[in-house]
Amino acid sequence: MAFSVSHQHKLVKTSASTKSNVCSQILRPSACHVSKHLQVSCISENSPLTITRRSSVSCKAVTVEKQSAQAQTKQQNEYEIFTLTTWLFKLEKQGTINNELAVVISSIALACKQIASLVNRAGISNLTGVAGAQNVQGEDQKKLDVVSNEVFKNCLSTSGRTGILASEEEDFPVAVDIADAYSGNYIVCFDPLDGSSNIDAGISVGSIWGVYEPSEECPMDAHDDANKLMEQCVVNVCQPGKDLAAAGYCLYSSSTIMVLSVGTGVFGFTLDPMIGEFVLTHKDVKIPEVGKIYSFNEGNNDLWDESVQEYIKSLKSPEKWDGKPYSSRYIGSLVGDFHRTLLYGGIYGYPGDKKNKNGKLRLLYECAPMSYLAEQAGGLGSTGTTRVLDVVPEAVHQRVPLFVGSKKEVEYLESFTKKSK
Ligand SMILES: O=P(O)(O)OC[C@H]1O[C@](O)(COP(=O)(O)O)[C@@H](O)[C@@H]1O
Repeated sequence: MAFSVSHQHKLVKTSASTKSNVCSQILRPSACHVSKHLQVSCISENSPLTITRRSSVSCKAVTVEKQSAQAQTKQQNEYEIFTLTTWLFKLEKQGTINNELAVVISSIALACKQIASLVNRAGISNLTGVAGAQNVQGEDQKKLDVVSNEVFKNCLSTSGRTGILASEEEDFPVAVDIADAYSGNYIVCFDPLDGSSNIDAGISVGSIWGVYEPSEECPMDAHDDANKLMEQCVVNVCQPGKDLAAAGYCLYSSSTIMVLSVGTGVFGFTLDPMIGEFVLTHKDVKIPEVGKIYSFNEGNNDLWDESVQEYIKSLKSPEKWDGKPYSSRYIGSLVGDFHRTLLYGGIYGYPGDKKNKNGKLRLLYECAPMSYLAEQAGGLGSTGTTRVLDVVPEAVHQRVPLFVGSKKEVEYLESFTKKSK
């Protein structure tokens, strides 16, 4: 017996060949064997057609209503996007973070969006070249170093959730007007524009940041005199990386990607220029345990400690690696080199050397945030002898050697550097 559905929703007898058509129109393709045991009922012209199972036939009964609901949800899903804001809200609802931290991270995202457009248009808006001043590290500040620093400070201080800001471009930590801060008092350490030596060549650069809770040992007291206040700021800023409440970076490259962690794994959000929102693109990133890519500025090789030279030499010996030595990749921008290492595996290193025993990179706003992310992704961050996150800073702009990346690669490096100590 065969069926067809007419506009009047009543069943009429038809030829065998249309049997399957009828089924597929009404029922899902996978349930395409229909038997005479189906019951078709419809209450009125406007009510949906319902086909119910008369007995144990293989096809699942579905209501047209359900279908349209499914279609609706599918359409909704298609347009539903998971943004950084949605992610923060979800974490807040779960109690993983509090509203204050969510607001601080949102204000950092706002700063990064602004810097992304400034970097993109640097050549057009005469923002390439030097600013004509040096920062506390004795580096010639790029115009975009100065502008990015202002952007970060503005976004963070106007968030109403920060108490102290420590920047690569500021000699001393900046106390946000704590008297009027009505909640939060988070401490943010940041490198507003890392790898800025690459700016004028249009090569990838980034911003790096770490957020700390206020130190219980040294509460900030707005009534103290300026010197006392500065002391309190420095003490509050100089916290070990293991106490980070959140850390991240934003890569300004072929796309703008914000990668961060609040202690529940590493997530990446790509800026969609069409809607100006960071959209979730990298969920719970895990750094590969091994990776045959090393990222060192080998130009300094002869200045390095012998143990590091031995280590680099071992990576290049084909015999040691079944005829396939490690590949060398070095952009000269920590954010770019770290981002590749996070996704592909391998190791990034900036060792100390005969000139600078502790290398070039700053603990608070470069090494600690990157090591925090590496550990959250299953990797490691080492000074060669110590876990970076255990190092207690003695000064705001303190430098430490950095070796960060895949767990097995950093352990292999340490097998050389720990031996020589
Ligand atoms: O040119 P070098 O000595 O290899 O140093 C490059 C490293 O220095 C940095 O540019 C330091 O950062 P800044 O640009 O913030 O000073 C890193 O991004 C990069 O990995």
